[in-house]
Amino acid sequence: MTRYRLLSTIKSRIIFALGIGAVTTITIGLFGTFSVSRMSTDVHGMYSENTVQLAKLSNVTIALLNSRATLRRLQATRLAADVERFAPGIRADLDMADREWASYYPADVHDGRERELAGRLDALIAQNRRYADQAVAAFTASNFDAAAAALNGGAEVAAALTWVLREDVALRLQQAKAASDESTSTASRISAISVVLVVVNLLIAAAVSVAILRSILGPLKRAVGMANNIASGKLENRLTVDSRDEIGQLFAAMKKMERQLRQMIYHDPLTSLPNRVLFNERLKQTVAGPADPDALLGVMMIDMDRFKGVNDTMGHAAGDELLSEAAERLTVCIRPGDTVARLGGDEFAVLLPNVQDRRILDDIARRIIARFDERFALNGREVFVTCSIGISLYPVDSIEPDDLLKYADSAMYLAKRSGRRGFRYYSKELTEDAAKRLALESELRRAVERGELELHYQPKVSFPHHEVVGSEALLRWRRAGVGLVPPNDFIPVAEETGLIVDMGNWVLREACRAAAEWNAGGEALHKVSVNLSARQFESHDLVSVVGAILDETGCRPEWLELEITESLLLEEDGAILTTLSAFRAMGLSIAIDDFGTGYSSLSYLARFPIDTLKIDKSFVQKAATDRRHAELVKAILSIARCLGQEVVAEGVETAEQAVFLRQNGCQVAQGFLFSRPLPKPDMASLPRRFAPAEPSELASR
Ligand SMILES: Nc1nc2c(ncn2[C@@H]2O[C@@H]3COP(=O)(O)O[C@H]4[C@@H](O)[C@H](n5cnc6c(=O)[nH]c(N)nc65)O[C@@H]4COP(=O)(O)O[C@H]3[C@H]2O)c(=O)[nH]1
Repeated sequence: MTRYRLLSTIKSRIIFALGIGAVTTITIGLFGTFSVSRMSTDVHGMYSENTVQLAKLSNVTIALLNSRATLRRLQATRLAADVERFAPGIRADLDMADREWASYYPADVHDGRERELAGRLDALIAQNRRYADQAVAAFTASNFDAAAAALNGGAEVAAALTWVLREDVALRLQQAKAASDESTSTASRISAISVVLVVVNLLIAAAVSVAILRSILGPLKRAVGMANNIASGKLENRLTVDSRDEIGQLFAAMKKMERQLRQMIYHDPLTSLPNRVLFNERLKQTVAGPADPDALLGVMMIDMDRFKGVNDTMGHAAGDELLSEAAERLTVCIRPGDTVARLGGDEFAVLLPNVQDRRILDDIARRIIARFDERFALNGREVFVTCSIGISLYPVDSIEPDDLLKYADSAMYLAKRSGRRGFRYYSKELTEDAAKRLALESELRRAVERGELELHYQPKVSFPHHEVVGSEALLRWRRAGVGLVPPNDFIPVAEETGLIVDMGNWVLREACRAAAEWNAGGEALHKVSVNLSARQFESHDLVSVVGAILDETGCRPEWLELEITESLLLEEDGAILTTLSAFRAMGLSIAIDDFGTGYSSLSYLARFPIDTLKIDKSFVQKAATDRRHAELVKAILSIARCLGQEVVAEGVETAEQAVFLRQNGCQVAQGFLFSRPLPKPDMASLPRRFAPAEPSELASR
């Protein structure tokens, strides 16, 4: 721990290594300097001990020799003048010999041998001095015999002195050699220690370098491994780096990057829910994992009804808000351990493992639907968006994850087709249906090019004289090998796939051509009505497309009526109002189809530019026999009258129904009582006015 705190960065470790290098180098340097200085002190000592002492000894010797030589000269000349002249010199030599000896003697006595030689020399020098002093005194007194005797005594002392001096010099030389040998061996020791120190220094430097390299390279290798794993898409790495140094920081950053990448790859950025990739992985893991044999696994597909409308009309920001809110609502409906994912667009999925009872799934699905029933507040506006749910079960429907998803999707489409805002379970028949729908879809795509579409027209007659005032264009598909397919069998598929937009344009063009043809005579007006699908309103150029078709076919706007469904007006959406207002401004009339079957709010009748209400055939057909329905039809007629709208009764099959409608102020009727939808050529043979029909005539029409 301490090590990590002290050497927690690469920088500090390198500084530490350099510090160790510097300390060891300085140590070696100091050691060398100290050793050299010690050696120089030793050499200096040797010099002072031996050389200087020898010089003193030689000075003593020279002084003694000088004094003796001068004394001998005095003895040879025996002149008083010489005695007077040389006696001070002799004394001076002797004094100098004493001085030199005095400085020699105490300075350097090491051992017994030296002491012995020094003692002998000291005694001999003193003796010599005494003889020399006696001789000088004898010469001064001109007592030459006494002088000779003193000289002779001195000669013996000088001889002995010479021997002792030789011995002392030899001893000194021996000591000098020993000191020199000592210095040489010290130098060798220093050099050996220096070598050892250098080696130790190198070993320490190597050990520190290896430790530092290992502390860098190990984590660095793991960091590189981590980077490579991330680069190859492996985002569940167990590699770790504990250090807090620069590599540790790099590793921590890569871990963070890995987490963020995982978030990006496995989660939807808008809702933060798991995305399709993660959902599929979890589904596969759950299916592959140990399973409770009594438990089911549920897969739910959830699609928001009318999401596209919100997105297109209120903008993508509102669409995003809706999706985020939907994600939150879904999340609170599930159990802990379930997974909600956004698969894309408005498509959500829920993975529900360990379902002991199917009723649990029913409850969750109901809870989700109820949650979606609550209003969504987007940009300060209230929006109602329901949802449709499809459910598949493991292992009942399949044990394959892909199938489970596909089946839940099919069930979800079934829920949509069954009126939306509900849930459906997958069943085998759905797969067959789906296969049929797929075949239908691919054939339908080619139906327009192959010219397999036909328009039939069902006449509308006015009360009371049953004059033909217009017709409704109804699409048919003459499918190869099948025959005439009614629109209810293929229009839902065309709407789901978006094919309805091209088909609708084809219908508009054909209907406009027919209207232009039938109104060419200019006698009585024949208004052709065309059904428009909600999907056609989603394309933003609908108004210009209709305008272009009118121009192209020569159809005047007053010859065309556009039929829309009530549900389109429930969108509460400015774009629909704008489009309808544009149609109104062009001179087209707008009719509400299947009026009464939609939702209860009637306020749209005042808000939208509506010319005609088409009472749904279910009301019309029951009105003649059921009092309540009769009252409803009367109420609709009354509302339309108040709002200045025309009413067309659909599905009139009996004379009683026609009479009831006429008596209650309905202006126009349409139904098998007068005519079934007819191919265009047959329209030419229609009578201008239908005779009031008797019920018995119905079968023949
Ligand atoms: N039982 C009974 N039925 C009667 C009677 N009189 C008319 N009908 C049928 O009622 C439907 C009236 O059309 P719709 O309500 O607009 O309902 C239409 C309309 O919603 C849709 N549709 C038809 N053609 C087109 C089209 O070109 N575009 C779009 N978007 N939808 C179309 O398909 C629906 C069904 O069309 P069809 O099968 O042609 O069915 C027609 C017509 O044949 C009657 O007396 N008794």
